[in-house]
Amino acid sequence: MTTLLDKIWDAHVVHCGAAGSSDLLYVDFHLLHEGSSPQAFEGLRLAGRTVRRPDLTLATEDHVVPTRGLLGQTGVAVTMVEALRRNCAEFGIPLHRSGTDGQGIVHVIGPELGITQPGRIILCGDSHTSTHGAFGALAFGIGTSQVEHVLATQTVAFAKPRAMAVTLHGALPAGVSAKDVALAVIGRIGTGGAQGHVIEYRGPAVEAMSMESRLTLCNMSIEAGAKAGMIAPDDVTVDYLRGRPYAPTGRAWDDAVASWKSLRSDDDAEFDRSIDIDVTTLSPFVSWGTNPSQVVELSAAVPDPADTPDPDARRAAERALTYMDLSPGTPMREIPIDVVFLGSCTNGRIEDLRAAAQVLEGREIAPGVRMLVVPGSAAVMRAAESEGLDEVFRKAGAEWRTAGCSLCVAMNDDSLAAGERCASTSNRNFEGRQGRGGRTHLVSPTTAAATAVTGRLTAPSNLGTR
Ligand SMILES: CC(C)[C@H](C(=O)O)[C@@H](O)C(=O)O
Ligand code: SF4
Repeated sequence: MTTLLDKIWDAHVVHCGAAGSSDLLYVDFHLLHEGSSPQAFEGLRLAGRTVRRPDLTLATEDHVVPTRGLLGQTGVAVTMVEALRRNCAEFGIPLHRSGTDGQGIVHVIGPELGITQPGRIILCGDSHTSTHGAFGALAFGIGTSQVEHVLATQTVAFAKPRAMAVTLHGALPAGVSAKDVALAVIGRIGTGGAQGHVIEYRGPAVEAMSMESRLTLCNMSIEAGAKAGMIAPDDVTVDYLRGRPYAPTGRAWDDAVASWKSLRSDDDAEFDRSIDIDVTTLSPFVSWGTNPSQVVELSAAVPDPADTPDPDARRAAERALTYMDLSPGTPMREIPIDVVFLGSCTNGRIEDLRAAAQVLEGREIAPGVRMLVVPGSAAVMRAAESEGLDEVFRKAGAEWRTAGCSLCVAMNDDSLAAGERCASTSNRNFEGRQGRGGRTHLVSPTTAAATAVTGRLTAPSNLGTR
């Protein structure tokens, strides 16, 4: 009768609040980055508190770090990174510094290190913490005052969200990825479609996905307004975790696997909301507007706001088209692109790089197009280099960078110039997200690669022979 959400929730309640109010939950792991933690540490210091469980806390440098060369000597980025370094040293928190082996985007290194495990509650002062739910963890983003609370107590006060099932039926057609599915789901339910809910993705298409694709899917849950996304653990999850640095070993591993296997919604579990999607008919998706629900299939044209019955949605669409400098009826495939970004916590893992490299192998990117390839972590970078993917990207004319959030968010050296148009594998296409006046089209890694080749929004199936 219970959902996966119920099971994880119930196992973590330290103090049960009154109906409708918050419960106090135990937190299994707390991740930090330089972008959202400085005030929290300041709060601790002012109150004379320490960090309750530094051993269940880990920090990394990702948002502001340069992806070309080392951190400079001055500037906002240096101030932020130095603050994190001081805070971690003072409070005894392990830190994965930029330029070291374990560094990377917080949502990429958590899984890689084996910190992200089924059944855990994992928090981070970052909205895309939903990513970690791919392992059957309950993982959500928290605000700065909650970061301080977790640091001090290893607990969080939170009102239980409702449960929503998104069931993906059928098998994904060739050339359609988890990113396309995520965009299709958000396009269907809207940016507020899952508000107040935790989405559980289930069904044959989810079971067939690799761990990396599941991470992409859960990553985007927040863009549909969900608190978190999750997927019940199975053999794919267990195989991924085996042997990772933070994964249990020996007897403890066997016990963990046995308990993970019980972590699934009961067959008769009741969800507050359910939607079903048949993925067999999906094709690559791309965003045309300034929020992640403003998407169409790449084979379609820019929609006409006049066709939108709801007046608010119509005005939003008109405004988006003005910002994006697009006219209704223009085929998406005719839209020219200046920049291509392959990376981020959505699509900066090795599987994403492999898929894009396969498209680029033996091809060159179009003259005038700038393509940045930014691995999600130092480990992804090393893996890609050992497979020769960096060479494929360089040969095609792309820039091969070091790990970080990079062009996903204009908080570092990488940004779009005003008016530049970018095909981006990241998760947000808000106004100014990639730089003031910059225009973002959200796409999958293979669409990004094919777009770099033609200089227009393109799926690999539209490319000629090499
Ligand atoms: C800077 C950070 C707090 C922010 C987030 O919460 O998600 C960022 O990662 C983002 O993707 O917009
Ligand atoms: S890669 Fe982008 S979405 Fe992910 S944590 Fe960094 S800024 Fe946020």
